[in-house]
Amino acid sequence: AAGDHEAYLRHALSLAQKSPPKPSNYRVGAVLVNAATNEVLSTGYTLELPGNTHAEQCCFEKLAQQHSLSADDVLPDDVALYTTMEPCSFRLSGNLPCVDRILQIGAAKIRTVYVGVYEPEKFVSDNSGRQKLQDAGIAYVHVPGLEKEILEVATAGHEK
Ligand SMILES: Nc1nc(=O)c(N)c(NC[C@H](O)[C@H](O)[C@H](O)COP(=O)(O)O)[nH]1
Ligand SMILES: [Zn+2]
Repeated sequence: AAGDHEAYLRHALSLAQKSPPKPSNYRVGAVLVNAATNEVLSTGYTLELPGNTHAEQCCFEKLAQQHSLSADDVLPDDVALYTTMEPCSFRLSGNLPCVDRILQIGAAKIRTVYVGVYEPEKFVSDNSGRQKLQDAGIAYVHVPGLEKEILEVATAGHEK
């Protein structure tokens, strides 16, 4: 139900607030949910794991670490990814974008991606993630209402 979507995004936003502010990225939170049971499978926030890690990336890596398997071996077949900011399609650092990580896991597992905001133009001006995910058969849903709060948290490390 729509109310649940906002609740999961608010959970993700509370995770984003744990991220150490940096001028070169956004503070993002993400939650992986078993859409059939509403069970939270994994959570993540930007820089949670060592290295220059993204929130979505941390969700997957934590899951894989817990089971010493790859995320796609562990996930059930009806997963929803909630992320406060849409998954990146390109990273200025050159690291693997999260859209590609989602595509590696595949549409048979991750059925829907729910995003709180689209990526602002600051670092990457034309995030192509939505198109790539939809082309792969993954539903992409913008959940409105939290934009202001999400962007305030996301850009806390940026010069004012
Ligand atoms: N969805 C999302 N989750 C994150 O956890 C995060 N930090 C970003 N940020 C997107 C932005 O485009 C990249 O942070 C910059 O392109 C710099 O790239 P790096 O992060 O240094 O690889 N986007
Ligand atoms: Zn990313």
